[in-house]
Amino acid sequence: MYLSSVGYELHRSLNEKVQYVSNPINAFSLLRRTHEDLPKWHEYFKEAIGEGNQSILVDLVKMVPNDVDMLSAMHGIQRIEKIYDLKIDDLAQGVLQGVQYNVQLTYRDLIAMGNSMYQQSDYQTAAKWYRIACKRELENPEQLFIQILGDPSEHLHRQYIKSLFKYGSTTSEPSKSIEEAFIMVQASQEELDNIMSDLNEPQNDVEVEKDLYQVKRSPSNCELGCRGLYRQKTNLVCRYKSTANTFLRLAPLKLEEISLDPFMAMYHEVLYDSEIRELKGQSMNMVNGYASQRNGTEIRDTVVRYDWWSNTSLVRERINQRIIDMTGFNFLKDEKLQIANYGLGTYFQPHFDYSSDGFETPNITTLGDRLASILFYASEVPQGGATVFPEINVTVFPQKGSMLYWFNLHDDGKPDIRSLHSVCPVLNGDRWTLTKWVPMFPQMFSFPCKS
Ligand SMILES: O=C(O)CCC(=O)C(=O)O
Ligand SMILES: [Fe+2]
Repeated sequence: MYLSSVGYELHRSLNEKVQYVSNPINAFSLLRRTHEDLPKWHEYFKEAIGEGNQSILVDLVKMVPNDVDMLSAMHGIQRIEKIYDLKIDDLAQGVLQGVQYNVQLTYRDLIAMGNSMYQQSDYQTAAKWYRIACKRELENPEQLFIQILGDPSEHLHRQYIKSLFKYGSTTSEPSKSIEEAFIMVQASQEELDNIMSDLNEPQNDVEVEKDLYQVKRSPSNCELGCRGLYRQKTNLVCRYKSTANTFLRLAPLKLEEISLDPFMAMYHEVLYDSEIRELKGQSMNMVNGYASQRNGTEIRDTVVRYDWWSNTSLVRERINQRIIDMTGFNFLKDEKLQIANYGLGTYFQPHFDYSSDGFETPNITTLGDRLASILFYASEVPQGGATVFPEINVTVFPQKGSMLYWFNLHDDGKPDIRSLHSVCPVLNGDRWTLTKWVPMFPQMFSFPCKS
């Protein structure tokens, strides 16, 4: 009954499971349920039927996502809401950029998001989440689960009122509203119910909604890129590339120009499904990559999961050889590649791939800095997940099997700041990539300085 109340079907194939968690609403809801609700169900059953009779649940409870996982998921939802400018009402109903999915966030999911925003002192956004939770409460009081999961209703009402006042105090007279808020949230249950029924009056609710959504932040250039709002470049062509070497003469490749200055291009249909299956098979020990890697003190948002494909394999060597044939770059064909996977709301903040950006220290003493980056898209991403170059207003949406490459350095080896790039959060999908960085020194003779 519980699972059907949250729309969960038990019997799914692996593909269906991946598809299920590719939707951020499902992924978040599942994570929150297992983090917050499952231990409560465990307690309930322990009392009702005794611990010995529920070994499956005991094992499950040991594996529930921890606080950090929960925080990452909340940040993921927060990020997609902000970067894609999604209306929280839509997000709660399962609408992502105009696409309606057959899922919605639950009452308790909405409260968890409100609480998270409140803790971050973003009272405007907190009030938006709480407002929708209050509406949901009126539609579906969830009486059935209150005994087991607790009744958050009073907490929700007090938090909603506090957020509204605290937000109000930032837009109008500061101190008065805050004092009023504190008096109101300490009100008796009866007074609280009166305030709530006032707030829930349709005409008042419309006013509140207008108020909450009236102040908007202007989007950063990167955010515009993520939303696909840069002006299309018009002087670019798609062509078959067949002249550079014997390989290309025999097997011309579809090349799409992405930018002429600096030069960036994308090859299509150059990574095959069988290779993608193999690369996913190599990704059993993925580790978290974090935002703000250089600052150990702040909360480290998980941005990506990655692993190095370092096992020698025929497929890896074939891909390495293909890169050499396609690009003319020089490197050893048995070099490792990086496999990355971006799930719920994960992203990569704007950065440069060259070493002075300091994200990672490539082996620059022997091989030189990262001259170019080669990125294979190993999955379709139905929504979001673009690679954005905000300095040159270029957005590239992933296309499964395609390879994008760009230069990070000028001909003379100096950093080219136009190579600044970021990965937009995945809105809906499971984003896989395979990356190779091209070191500079081995290219000395194939890519000599022009001057
Ligand atoms: O996945 C992408 O689109 C880019 C990844 C990236 O920038 C990196 O790994 O350095
Ligand atoms: Fe990068």
